[in-house]
Amino acid sequence: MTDVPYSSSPSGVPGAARPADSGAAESSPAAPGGAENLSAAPGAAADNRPALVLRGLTKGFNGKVAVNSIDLDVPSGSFYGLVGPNGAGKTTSLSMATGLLRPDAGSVWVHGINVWEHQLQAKRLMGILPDGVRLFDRLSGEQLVTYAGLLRGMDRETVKERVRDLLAALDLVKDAGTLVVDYSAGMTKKIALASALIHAPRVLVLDEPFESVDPVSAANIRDILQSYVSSGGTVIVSSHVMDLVQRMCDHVAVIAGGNVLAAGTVDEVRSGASLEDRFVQLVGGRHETEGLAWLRSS
Ligand SMILES: Nc1ncnc2c1ncn2[C@@H]1O[C@H](COP(=O)(O)OP(=O)(O)OP(=O)(O)O)[C@@H](O)[C@H]1O
Repeated sequence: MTDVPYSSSPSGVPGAARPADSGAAESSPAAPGGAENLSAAPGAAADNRPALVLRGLTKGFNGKVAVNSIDLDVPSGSFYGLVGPNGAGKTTSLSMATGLLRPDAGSVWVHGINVWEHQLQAKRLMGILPDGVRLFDRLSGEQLVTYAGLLRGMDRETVKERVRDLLAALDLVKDAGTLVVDYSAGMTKKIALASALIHAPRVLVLDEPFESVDPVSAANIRDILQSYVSSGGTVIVSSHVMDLVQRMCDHVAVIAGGNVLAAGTVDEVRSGASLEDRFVQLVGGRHETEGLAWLRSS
């Protein structure tokens, strides 16, 4: 149940200009059946389309429901946080929303394009940092990001320039020639992020982008994402760090047990409390620790 009334109006959200070279799919005619599909998308008014719309998204594993018919509207130009306890269904939801995991039921639209009916067009609009997906780790960091750009159909010269810029922005220049298999967890996260950014997508979906990343790199990544959002891009991040989400995001959804418990602007959801306190209140699960008396040294 969503306990904060949520409007898909992007009020208070940074402007509508978009990152430089993205959006080809939206300006070109939709794939066969696409026009019909676009007009059917919830909130699909031409200039006011949410960046991402989930309706009735459902997934079960081995007879157990992981995501229970969730609805979500991510306004265009928003910095949207997705928070929830371990096993809440965040990764499963984001995987379905980005075309990586087929839903049992429900639909997803990215800027009005049905992700599962028009995968190529939809994926052109998205940059994805998935959780735990294997990279081509026998490539060097530089080769991996270059490959991601070429795979997106970009010309070699642009790819070269952007790879250089991204490696510098993410402090990976000196490790550019190192094989990804030899990267640390944080370096792997950063090179995967660079691969997600290279084609300047309209929507970035990042599963735990700050996990294992050192504080300086995390601050650099935050700057990159903030400036991306202020130029009109949309970022969706999942995170367990409430303080970070409260400072960085303008919208947030709390999910637990595969359900959306609250969604809206960060101020609406936290309703005067800190996001962390509100999260604990919504999700519950705090325990007394008497049972671990043996762990105390005295
Ligand atoms: N491939 C899978 N096979 C079986 N069960 C799965 C699979 N993927 C996820 N699940 C189950 O679905 C539920 C939701 O998992 P999910 O990874 O989406 O949670 P999460 O919110 O991302 O958790 P965390 O914060 O720990 O990363 C969990 O109960 C998990 O055990």
